[in-house]
Amino acid sequence: MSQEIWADVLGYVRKNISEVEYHTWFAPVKNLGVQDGSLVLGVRNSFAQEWFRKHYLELLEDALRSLGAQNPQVSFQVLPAQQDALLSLNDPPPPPAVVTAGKPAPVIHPVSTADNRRSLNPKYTFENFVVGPNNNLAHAAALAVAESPGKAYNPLFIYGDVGLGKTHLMHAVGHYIAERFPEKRIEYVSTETFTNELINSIRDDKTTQFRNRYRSVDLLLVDDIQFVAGKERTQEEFFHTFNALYESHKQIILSSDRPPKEIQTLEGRLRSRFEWGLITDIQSPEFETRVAILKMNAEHNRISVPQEVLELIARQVTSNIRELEGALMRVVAFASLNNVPFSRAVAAKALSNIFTPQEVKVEMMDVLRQVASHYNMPPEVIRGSGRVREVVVPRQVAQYLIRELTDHSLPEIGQFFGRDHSTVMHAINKVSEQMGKDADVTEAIITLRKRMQGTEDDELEA
Ligand SMILES: Nc1ncnc2c1ncn2[C@@H]1O[C@H](COP(=O)(O)OP(=O)(O)OP(=O)(O)O)[C@@H](O)[C@H]1O
Repeated sequence: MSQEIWADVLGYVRKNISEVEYHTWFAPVKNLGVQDGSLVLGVRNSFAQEWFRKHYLELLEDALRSLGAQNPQVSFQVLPAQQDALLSLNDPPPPPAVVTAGKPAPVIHPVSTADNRRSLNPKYTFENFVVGPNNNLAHAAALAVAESPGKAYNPLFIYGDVGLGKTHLMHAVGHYIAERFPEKRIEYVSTETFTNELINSIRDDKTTQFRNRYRSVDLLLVDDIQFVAGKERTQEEFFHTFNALYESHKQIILSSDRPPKEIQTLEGRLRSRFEWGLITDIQSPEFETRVAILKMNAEHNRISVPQEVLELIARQVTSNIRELEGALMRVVAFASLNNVPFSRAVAAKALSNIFTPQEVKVEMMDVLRQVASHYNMPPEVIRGSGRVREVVVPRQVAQYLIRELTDHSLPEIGQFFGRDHSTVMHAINKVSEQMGKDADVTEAIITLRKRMQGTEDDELEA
């Protein structure tokens, strides 16, 4: 994960200094990780060390601050000569990085050794794809295509909003086919690249090479096909590429942010071809799927993050998986740069620049669980029909807090407890009356409210 922190720091630095300075000073730096909250950077010699201390320390601290470090610390170590030599031979400067907002700049992914998957991201495999109700149809279709390319559905058209896994699924098919049929030619291209290459080939009088290249592949993956809209020459060229591949039973997979019929100014003959195979969509993931994706991500990066922290993040970011992963990265960076353990409070703090505390979403079941653990009794008992005081008080407290911390209406809360809304209203009035008078109830409400708003830990307040 410290690689990601470093990538973000470099992204920040690069925006604030000239390209020449960046390449002279920052490209050769080796990230040695985060130790005791300090980012340790390996530099070539003591001159560079001095130079960094004098000229770039503040900039680096600002970069860390932008990632949430409250007391940013950077230290430098002179690399042993051999490591330095190895570094310059083997380690190209890390890719320009990617800070939080919006769609990140394209990251240069490590090149796979297998020749036929040069353009595939090694992370985007079926094993790394979490299947949920939002994407199970697209996943099943992609798997069917991977198993019988050119036969199952051709073309496969996957559409959905930004950052929901369309590219990931396309690449997964590519990896699967590459593994089983190493001789097959696989080409992944964004519509933008396809268009640019076409323009260049026309300019350089190399259209024949361009055509041969795209018409001789076994699997063609084209991302963001909605961008062909309005580009007549690209549509024309793509039409012929499509026909050539289709007729020779080569598989085509297309992704788009909308279904073919909603792509404006798309020629009818292309639209109908896009509809020949199977059109499938990916929706925003549900809460459970989001938590599972975060869990897989944390495991992938070999970091252990408590379930409740994953749940808090999953509640904050609901629609875009790229942002979901970015939020996890932010929490991890924040915890390691401030040298504190992962907790709900730390996570809420790390995300507070992006989400104001009021936006911390709490669900009915969370409140019930927290109340149950406070009173040391099972949640089902609180929701059950028992009428003894030991159960009635926690039930009223839970109903009061749900009303305060969630957007649910009285009838919805009533339904959750198997009661009607007037019972809930009575519970809320009762607790309101007891606030400030009954010490136990007051203490319970204050403690639980703090815990659920993510402010119970004051380890970062000092
Ligand atoms: N179901 C999933 N399981 C695990 N990771 C996922 C899943 N869906 C998406 N991701 C991850 O989310 C990130 C964004 O996915 P991807 O780039 O495939 O989205 P996209 O739909 O192609 O977005 P865009 O429209 O911006 O191109 C990637 O890092 C990807 O690995």
